[in-house]
Amino acid sequence: MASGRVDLDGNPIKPITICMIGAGGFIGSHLCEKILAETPHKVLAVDVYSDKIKHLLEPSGSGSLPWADRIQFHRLNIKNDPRLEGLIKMADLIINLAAICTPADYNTRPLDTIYSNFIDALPVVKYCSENSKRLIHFSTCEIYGKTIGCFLPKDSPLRQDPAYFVLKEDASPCIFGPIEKQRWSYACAKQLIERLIYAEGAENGLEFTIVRPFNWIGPRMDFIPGIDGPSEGVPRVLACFSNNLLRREPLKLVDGGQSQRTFVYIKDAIEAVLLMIENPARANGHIFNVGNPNNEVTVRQLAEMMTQVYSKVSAEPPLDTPTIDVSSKEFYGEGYDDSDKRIPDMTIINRQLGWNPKTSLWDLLESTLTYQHRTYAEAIKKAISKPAAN
Ligand SMILES: NC(=O)c1ccc[n+]([C@@H]2O[C@H](COP(=O)([O-])OP(=O)(O)OC[C@H]3O[C@@H](n4cnc5c(N)ncnc54)[C@H](O)[C@@H]3O)[C@@H](O)[C@H]2O)c1
Ligand SMILES: O=c1ccn([C@@H]2O[C@H](COP(=O)(O)OP(=O)(O)O[C@H]3OC[C@@H](O)[C@H](O)[C@H]3O)[C@@H](O)[C@H]2O)c(=O)[nH]1
Repeated sequence: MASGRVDLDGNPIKPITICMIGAGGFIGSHLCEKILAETPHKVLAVDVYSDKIKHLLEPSGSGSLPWADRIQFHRLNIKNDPRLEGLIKMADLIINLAAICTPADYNTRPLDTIYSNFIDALPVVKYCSENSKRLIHFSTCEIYGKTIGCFLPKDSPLRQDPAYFVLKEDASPCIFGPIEKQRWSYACAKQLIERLIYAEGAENGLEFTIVRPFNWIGPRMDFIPGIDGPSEGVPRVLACFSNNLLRREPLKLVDGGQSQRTFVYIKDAIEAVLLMIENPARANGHIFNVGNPNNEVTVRQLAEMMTQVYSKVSAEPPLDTPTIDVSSKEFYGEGYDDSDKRIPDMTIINRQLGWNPKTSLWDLLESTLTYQHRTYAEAIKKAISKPAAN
């Protein structure tokens, strides 16, 4: 497994220690799994939660896990814990995933959103710069905001021209709505931390890579309200729609479900991150879009496809009315706004790392919804039957 591994230029890969902040989240859990199963690297996993990586920390039966000596979990909040700097000093590479990153929070908890995505990330950047540590920082495709094309007249033929909607790391502008549309608090905070990291690179020689994920989805994403998260919580769309399907409720389409997204399978995206980890000479100083331009759908089409796939994996027929429309004000509250369309340009990641996504939207939904059904269907049935029994 570990021996004989080489990078993209044929050089042997040396084992390193990675301090992964936010390791207990959706992306972190998949990245930990991949690193432990397929590489010789060590992980200092930092998070306030560990539920999603419990299977990597504790053996389910007797005996120990094969990677037991290569992962340590440090339960800490990077907001206010003096241990952070020491952990960064112990590592060769720091990966920062920690963030508030669910749209329902951006307009309702803008202060927490800005603090989490900018202020709390500052010491991480500072300690990396001061200690000459390499940093891979997770930003977002939301940095791009809206497309130029969406400001053209509805019937303009230029709307079909990729120059008006394909998002390029080194050329596209960042277009956010007005301040009262607090949705953009997240994108704006992420933009400023990107600029700070870039400036640390330019002025102080920080070795950095910035990742802009375009809607990575798969098992363990967010939570199912009332089962492993708050009943009133609003997760990202995959978990919202999964929750509706599991409870046999119509899927809620915000403002008609006209926004478009490209979805990439988490396992494909993690391959890209591993290439960045193990090919520093090719990844340093770059900002990478990581998405799947071939998996574009409107949110309405996503709802229809998830309904079909879920019916297949659960063997339950779809509802007669599988979707309902809801206004964004009703669903998210005041200050919500939306990205209209998100197609990643793949030139830079292709050129630097030769990475391409593989999994179709149908296939990734099939494996993800199989997981959702297996993980939650029984718990939902129990939760639904409880009030009736009381
Ligand atoms: N999933 C996506 O498609 C996507 C898209 C764009 C950007 N991103 C970015 O990728 C990163 C990871 O996203 P994710 O989907 O895994 O989200 P997630 O919410 O599942 O994971 C984030 C993790 O960070 C931890 N965390 C937050 N604040 C912390 C703090 N102060 N101290 C310690 N731990 C803290 C959380 O507990 C959580 O486990 C985020 O920066 C997010 O903005 C993700
Ligand atoms: O139940 C729902 C949930 C969501 N939606 C819509 O589905 C679309 C996607 O919503 P998501 O919750 O997945 O979040 P978005 O794609 O808007 O933003 C995400 O993008 C990248 C990351 O930085 C973050 O994880 C998040 O900001 C939006 O248009 C939203 O309005 C619904 O129509 N119904």
